[in-house]
Amino acid sequence: MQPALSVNNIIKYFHDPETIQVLKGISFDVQPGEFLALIGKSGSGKSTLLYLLSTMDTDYEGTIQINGTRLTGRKQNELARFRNEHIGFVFQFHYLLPEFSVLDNVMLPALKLGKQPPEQIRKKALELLYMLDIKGHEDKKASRISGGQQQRVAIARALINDPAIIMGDEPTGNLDSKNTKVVFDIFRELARERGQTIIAVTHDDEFAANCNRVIEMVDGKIVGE
Ligand SMILES: Nc1ncnc2c1ncn2[C@@H]1O[C@H](COP(=O)(O)OP(=O)(O)OP(=O)(O)O)[C@@H](O)[C@H]1O
Repeated sequence: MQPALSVNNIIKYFHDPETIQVLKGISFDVQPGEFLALIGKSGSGKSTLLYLLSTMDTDYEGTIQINGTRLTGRKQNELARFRNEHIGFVFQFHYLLPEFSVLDNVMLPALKLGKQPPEQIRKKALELLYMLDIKGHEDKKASRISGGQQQRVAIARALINDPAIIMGDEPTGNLDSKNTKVVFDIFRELARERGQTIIAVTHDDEFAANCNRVIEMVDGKIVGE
């Protein structure tokens, strides 16, 4: 089976104020449908790695492939399109557009991609919102729903283009334990039922313990699974 993600010997430096090597030769593959937690102490390089995997930062050595497509060395506009089509992002803070409706927030990435007519996108966005239990709130402004609901709307937005990979940077970091479990269960179901690949940076030991794979980083290296 072709890996959903293939990372080969990633090395990353920051040069400000002095040069530090933050990632020191990171290699691993992730298979379709895996639900992977990336753990490690503060400063170990987790967010830096996720940012590279997300294709947002292109200043590194080594190679990154997603679904067989080599992303290293591509132009920014190609990467932006690839991201929108193949990667879904869920962050600690939802970054919804507060003045836009819940439904519009979910529809926007698909409207931008422009592969389907708006009516079809609307139908799909509503299906996702219902799946994530946000029925009845779709016409409200995103700022007028609860934190747990906002995070589920952010997940719906991440799913609208059927991404092969969903990347989360502390996706439950801002949620109480009840909503953390809700979000965890959604991710697990996406991995199990739809074969979507989930990679989540987390500080939550219980969250990590329940994933089907855990990678631990120490000082820019993978030390264990
Ligand atoms: N833009 C930057 N410029 C310089 N150094 C940076 C930059 N971003 C991160 N670093 C440094 O790189 C190292 C790794 O940071 P990173 O944010 O990846 O760690 P992390 O494991 O995600 O930490 P946390 O769990 O606290 O989020 C740290 O020493 C940090 O200070």
